[in-house]
Amino acid sequence: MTDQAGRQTWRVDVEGYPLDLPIVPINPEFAISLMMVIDLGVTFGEHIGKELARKIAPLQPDIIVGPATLGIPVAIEVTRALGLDDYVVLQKSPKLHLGDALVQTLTSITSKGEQRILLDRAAIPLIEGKRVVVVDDVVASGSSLKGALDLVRQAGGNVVGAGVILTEAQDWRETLGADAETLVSLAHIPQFAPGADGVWQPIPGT
Ligand SMILES: O=P(O)(O)OC[C@H]1O[C@H](OP(=O)(O)OP(=O)(O)O)[C@H](O)[C@@H]1O
Repeated sequence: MTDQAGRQTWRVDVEGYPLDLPIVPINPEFAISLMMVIDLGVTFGEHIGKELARKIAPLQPDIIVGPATLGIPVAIEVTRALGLDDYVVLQKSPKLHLGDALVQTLTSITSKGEQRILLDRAAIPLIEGKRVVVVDDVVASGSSLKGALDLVRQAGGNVVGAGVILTEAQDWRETLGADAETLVSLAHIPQFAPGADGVWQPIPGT
């Protein structure tokens, strides 16, 4: 199948909500399927919030933490579905008030180069000594989620789990180590290599 831009797509069933994700080349030999959660509307947001909340509720979190950018709508929807109010965003842009923020560095699969994630010191009381679940849209290499988990622990949070809409391939298992055991997700996507006919094919084992 192709989308309106003529890109080959990959169908994934997100707990009963089918999505056709465009396959986007990273280089001529390797491609990923891309889910832009901010382009999928409020019905999808409500759906993933409810479904992740159902899996996260038994962990009895006090607070949900989400890394910018695409982890923000996930954190908001999961917080709403759990009946909580506050949530914490880990920022990526170095805003003026974040001069003395807690910091971790990371490299994600989709964004080029090294990034920093920052926790505003004013948000530490929402995390310190609290049961924390970190959520994001996708985990692939696991670098972003690991950075977020490290930052929460640096702030004194008791990480009781993590949740993503999609797991992508398997690299995140090694990166996250023991935290991979407590990760909940709604669906899985493989990564892609070109077939003989030039059509992208899922890489076996991803
Ligand atoms: O497991 P990883 O290899 O780290 O990849 C997953 C991360 O990549 C994307 O974020 P990105 O860095 O593109 O930033 P964005 O959310 O600001 O788009 C996505 O939102 C995850 O946070």
